[in-house]
Amino acid sequence: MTTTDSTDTPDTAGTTRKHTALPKARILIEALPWLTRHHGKTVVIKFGGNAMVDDELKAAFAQDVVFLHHAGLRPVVVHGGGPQISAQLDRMGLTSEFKAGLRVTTPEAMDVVRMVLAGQVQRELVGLLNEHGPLAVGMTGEDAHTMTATKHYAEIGGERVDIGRVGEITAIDTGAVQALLDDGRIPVISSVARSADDADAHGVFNVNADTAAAALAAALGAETLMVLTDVEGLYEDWPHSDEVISRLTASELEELLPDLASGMVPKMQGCLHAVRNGVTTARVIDGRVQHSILLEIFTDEGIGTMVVPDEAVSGPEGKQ
Ligand SMILES: Nc1ncnc2c1ncn2[C@@H]1O[C@H](COP(=O)(O)OP(=O)(O)O)[C@@H](O)[C@H]1O
Ligand SMILES: CC(=O)N[C@@H](CCC(=O)OP(=O)(O)O)C(=O)O
Repeated sequence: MTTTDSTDTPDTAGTTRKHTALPKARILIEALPWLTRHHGKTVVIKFGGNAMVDDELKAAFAQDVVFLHHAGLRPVVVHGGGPQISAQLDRMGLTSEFKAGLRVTTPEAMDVVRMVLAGQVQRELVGLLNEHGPLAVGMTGEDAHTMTATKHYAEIGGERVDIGRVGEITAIDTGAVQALLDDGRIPVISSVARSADDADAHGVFNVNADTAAAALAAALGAETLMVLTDVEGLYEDWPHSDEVISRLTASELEELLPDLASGMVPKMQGCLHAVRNGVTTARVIDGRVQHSILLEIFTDEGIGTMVVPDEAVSGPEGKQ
């Protein structure tokens, strides 16, 4: 007999199937307590411009966010796009200057920031998410007064420095985001805020995307703030060592903050703000690792750096 139907070779086929199926089943079972724990909870995911490395990663990001949605969580995406803004400014013959980690934003640069974030990066992410169904809705912080800001001055060497149209968030109205979540949608938000000043009624501000995501996570009462970037997490002695700090309390982070540099400053300040204002955990994870969001949320180990409130208690298997 030449047929290879498995009913003819029950032992061999059965054993092989058992061997390949068991690890997969274990992964699903490992996810069970985490699925239970996170069900119905809001998670704000910040996708940094430096983590948007290639099309495959961006597609995997979209799959992860849609997975969270179908697993019963309420994901909200806040995206960056620093490198994409710098590239566009460069193409237009304009320079990019950063002070204290923030872009010096002239009125001309502000137009480019808004165009790239809302018209390019956000559109691409919305498109990728909507390949999985009519889920994602893009908006900026200007929409429905979601984010209101006043002018932010950088503190450099004890001096107050004017860095143009950079905003400091003064108010968040979560109404539109909550309505979208209640309607089963995934909000995708660009970090541009409206001006609080009546005399500047049509004015907009450029807000660092880490800061915007943290402020929104706190205002939404999110369970988790997850910041995807281009490093494994917070390195203990950057740039001399790549030892990642896996867990920090808010007080421990507060002590570390004055020693931090560049892009990590708004990220870790944001994490601290989030956990001090009701968010259960803030995590910085490596966005260059495919499916890092799923690994962080649904497996026992977790990856990256996790910041917890001082009074935090551990979750299943010690992870939060
Ligand atoms: N202690 C630290 N640990 C890890 N990265 C650090 C640290 N201090 C500064 N950095 C820098 O911060 C960068 C991440 O911030 P940023 O470039 O703003 O990324 P994103 O676009 O994801 O917001 C890292 O690539 C690294 O160069
Ligand atoms: C004020 C300020 O610096 N705004 C940022 C906004 C984008 C951002 O934060 O993008 P990443 O998350 O990719 O860094 C900027 O203009 O680059």
